[in-house]
Amino acid sequence: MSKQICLIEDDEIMGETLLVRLTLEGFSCDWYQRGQEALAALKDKNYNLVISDIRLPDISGDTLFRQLREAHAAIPPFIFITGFSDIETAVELLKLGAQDYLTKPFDLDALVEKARAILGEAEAETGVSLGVSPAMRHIEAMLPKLAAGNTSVLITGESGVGKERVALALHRLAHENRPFVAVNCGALTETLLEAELFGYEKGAFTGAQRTKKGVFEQADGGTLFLDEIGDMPLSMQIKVLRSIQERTIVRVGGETAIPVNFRLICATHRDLKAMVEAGEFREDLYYRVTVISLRIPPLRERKEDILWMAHRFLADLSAQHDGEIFVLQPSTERALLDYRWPGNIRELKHALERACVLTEGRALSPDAVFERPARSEIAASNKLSALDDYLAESERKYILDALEKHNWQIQICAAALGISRKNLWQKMRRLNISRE
Ligand SMILES: Nc1ncnc2c1ncn2[C@@H]1O[C@H](COP(=O)(O)OP(=O)(O)OP(=O)(O)O)[C@@H](O)[C@H]1O
Repeated sequence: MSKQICLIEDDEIMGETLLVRLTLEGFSCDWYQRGQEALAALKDKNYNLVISDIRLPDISGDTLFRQLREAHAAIPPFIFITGFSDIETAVELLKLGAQDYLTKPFDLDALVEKARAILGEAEAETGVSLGVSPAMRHIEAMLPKLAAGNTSVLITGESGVGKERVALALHRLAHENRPFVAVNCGALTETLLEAELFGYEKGAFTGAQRTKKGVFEQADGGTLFLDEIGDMPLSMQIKVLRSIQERTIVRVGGETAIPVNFRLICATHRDLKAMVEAGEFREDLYYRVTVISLRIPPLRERKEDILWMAHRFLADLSAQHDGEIFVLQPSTERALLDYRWPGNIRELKHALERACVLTEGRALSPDAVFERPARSEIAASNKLSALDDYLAESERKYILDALEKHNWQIQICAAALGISRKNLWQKMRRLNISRE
């Protein structure tokens, strides 16, 4: 059954836009324009999430929230929509237990991401949660099909994009209670790698005081994850190929062929095809391991996942910090979206972990998240041509002047500029315009 959302918004255009979008996203949504009506409905119906404006014609969103809290022990999670002047109220509401807030003008995608993150929607579909971007949803949708077979899978992508995470998700779908054994082929010397992969018999070499099973044997019945397979020396590649083909291994110093049975998942950040052409990777092994190939795009190519992921990490971090609820300032959200994330999800996770430890308040500022200001990075990475630069700056200035002139009233300003509200919001976001 779809999740039930209670939407409280008095503005016709905004309410209707949100209703249409949330319904399109598959939520079941009831829209109320007055606080009292919503309060009555909330007492009667079990909603999974409330999205509420703070300013309403009768009782305000915060009064509604406080009344509900006083009357009920358990209330649904709340996301508040606030104008710039209500941010303090929104922060107060977070202290009282509201889940999150968004300041106008906001991006509809951001709201949907927040809603999905809070409702744990992505997990509901496949039991794993890799992201909300079309690319990651596509991968998620493929996993159950891949889990049903026993084909080798190669996962490619830059460092930190979540390759091991995807491997683990596939493993869980296929063999929930069987072993998942991972080995990083790039981290070991050739001799150590051989012992790690195939194990050894007692006395095989100095220091081999007892027989040890290698990862091929340890993964029996489950999944063997060969990470950074592109870094495996050529001499080892032939031994690995033989084991995969024959489904047997011989321990170092041993003679007996031991049968092994596992699903093979490999990962690499390198271009294996180019390595084959350069003679650095065996062609026969290449075809063996790339029966199915999944490319995980870098985070900068799936920006929808940035805030979704950030909110998940913040929820975990909040739980680790005695329930202190961390949120992102609107300017921090923008900075996260603008940054290129060369270290991908790992970098995002570490940046937020550091920010939660070092920050004074609960609303994380851009400076808390980025060690150095993100702006210079953005400028360096997105270097525009001189003409583009000039046009963007002129457009920015023109829109800023119009906003000032119309007292930041989006609807009036959009009408004066001859564009839609949505278009104006998009431009404001692209050109980094906010009232702060
Ligand atoms: N969907 C996700 N949800 C939450 N955390 C994630 C997700 N994907 C990745 N991470 C986290 O990001 C970090 C990097 O993920 P992972 O190790 O899977 O990346 P990788 O591509 O295998 O990296 P490397 O190439 O460096 O081995 C880990 O801390 C992991 O827990």
